[in-house]
Amino acid sequence: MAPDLSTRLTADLKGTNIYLVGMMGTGKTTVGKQLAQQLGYRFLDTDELIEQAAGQPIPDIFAESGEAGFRALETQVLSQVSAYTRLVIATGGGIVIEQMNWSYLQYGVVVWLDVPVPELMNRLRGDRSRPLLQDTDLKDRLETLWQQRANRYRQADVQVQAVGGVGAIAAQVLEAIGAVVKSDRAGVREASP
Ligand SMILES: Nc1ncnc2c1ncn2[C@@H]1O[C@H](COP(=O)(O)OP(=O)(O)O)[C@@H](O)[C@H]1O
Ligand SMILES: O=C(O)C1=C[C@@H](OP(=O)(O)O)[C@@H](O)[C@H](O)C1
Ligand SMILES: [Mg+2]
Repeated sequence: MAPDLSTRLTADLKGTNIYLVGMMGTGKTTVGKQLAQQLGYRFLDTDELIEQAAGQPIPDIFAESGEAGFRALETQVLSQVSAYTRLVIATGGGIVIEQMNWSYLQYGVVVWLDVPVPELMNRLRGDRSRPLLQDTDLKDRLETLWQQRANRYRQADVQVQAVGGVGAIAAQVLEAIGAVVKSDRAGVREASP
C-alpha cells in the first residue's frame, strides 16, 4: 500500500486495534510485525506475552499446566492488551475457541489470515514450538483443528488469503481493513441527520 494510503488508514482507524486470527502457521506473527510498521502501530504477540507472564516457554506451560492453564493465561493477556490502543496483535490460533475472548476481540478489527492446510503443512513440518502439533500426524491434527475452528474464524471482520509474499499479504490486509473502515464511515454518515 502506498505510504499516503497507509497514513490515511491510520487516521481513519483512530487508534482501533487490529487483531490477527487464524490457524497456526498462517503468518499472524510474521505479517503482524509488518502491518504494525506500516500503520505506525505497536506490535504485540499474545504468545510472547503469555511466555513472559508465565516465565516459561509455551511447551513448558502445556506440559506443566495443560492446555487449560495455557488458555486461562491467554484470556488474561488478551484482556490486558485490549485496554490499549494503536496495537497490531498477533493472537494464537486457538484464541477464537473461548467465547469470552470475543468480548475483547470485538473492540478491534478482527482479521482472519486464511491458508489451506497443505500450505500450513509445508510451513509447520518439523516445528517443535507448538505443543498441539507434536507426536501426532500433522495433516490429521491440522484438519481436526480446522474443523473445530473454521466457524469461529468466519466471525472475523475481514478474511485474507494469506498465501504468497509477506509484503503482498500485508498490503491485502491493509486494503481489506480500509474497506471495512470506509463502510463504517458510510454507516455513520447515513445515520447522521
Ligand atoms: N507468507 C508466507 N509464506 C511462506 N512462509 C510463511 C509466510 N508467512 C509465514 N511463514 C512461515 O510460516 C511459519 C509460521 O509463521 P508465523 O508467523 O509464526 O505464523 P503464526 O503466528 O500464524 O503461527 C514461519 O516459519 C514463517 O516464517
Ligand atoms: O492453535 C493453537 O491452539 C495454538 C497456536 C499457537 O500460536 P500460533 O497460532 O501463533 O502458532 C500457540 O498459541 C499455541 O501453541 C496454541
Ligand atoms: Mg504466532
